[in-house]
Amino acid sequence: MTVQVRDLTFSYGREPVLSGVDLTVASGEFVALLGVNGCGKSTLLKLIAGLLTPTEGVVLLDGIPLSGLSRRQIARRVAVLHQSLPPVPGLTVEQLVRQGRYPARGPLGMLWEPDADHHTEEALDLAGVTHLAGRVLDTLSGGERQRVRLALAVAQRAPVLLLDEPTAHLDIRHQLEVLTVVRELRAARGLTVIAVLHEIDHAARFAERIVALRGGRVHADGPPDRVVTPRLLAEVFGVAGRVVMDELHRSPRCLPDHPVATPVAASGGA
Ligand SMILES: Nc1ncnc2c1ncn2[C@@H]1O[C@H](COP(=O)(O)OP(=O)(O)OP(=O)(O)O)[C@@H](O)[C@H]1O
Repeated sequence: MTVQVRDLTFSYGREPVLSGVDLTVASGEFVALLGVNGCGKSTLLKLIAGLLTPTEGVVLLDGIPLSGLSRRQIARRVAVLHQSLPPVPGLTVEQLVRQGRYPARGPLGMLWEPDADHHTEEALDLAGVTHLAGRVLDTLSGGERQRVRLALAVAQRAPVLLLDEPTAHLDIRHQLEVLTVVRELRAARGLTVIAVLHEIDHAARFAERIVALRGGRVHADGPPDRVVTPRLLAEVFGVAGRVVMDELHRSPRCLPDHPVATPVAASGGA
């Protein structure tokens, strides 16, 4: 499913967080969104998921504006891995992940779904949390909760997968596992993936395209070996550093050195 963002502007208050953002992500593409804290990455994902309404501009899924789709229709098309889990006391991992199937069921979620067990088990397995199925959410570690968030998003089986910092709280092994699962899912199911990542090396290795935001706009957009440069480190992150090629994975790797300037977090000073 193709995601198109056209001339998108959004403000929470007076100052726009995003202004005039244009972005087209083709069906089956894996795009990493980069940028400094507070530059609007999560906001952009929320706008694509229809959780926020643009001040100006439009988001289209396969050419259909989000405004023409119901909440359930959007949820069948777009799954989101959020930065947090819903605070429902006493809820177990399995109960939560089963809820990921909600958009696939009938009106009010009342209709029986024959494959619900299979899809729930598959999502738990893919995210590596089958052993946590009976655990209550509040008792999980940060990394365990993170993988449950992935299971919840995967269970939805939507053609567009939006991931907001999917590797936060994870040790290095689990970071690689999660990104590998996402890459494999994308290949197996033809998913369109947009992931906010802070680890530039991971973005360069796992995504086929990098979009860097700065000042509320798209500052750089292209394949990792073209976008990840010392100039990007300086202009987007305010860091002096080198970039070398990892020949094994054929992807650029950053060697950040020191801060050089304060990068621009929101619009108005780009
Ligand atoms: N609900 C809200 N109300 C008001 N301002 C908000 C709200 N949510 C986010 N903001 C502000 O909008 C800006 C963009 O926030 P956003 O969460 O999209 O940034 P981000 O790039 O995802 O940041 P991070 O890398 O720190 O997660 C920030 O300045 C933030 O403080």
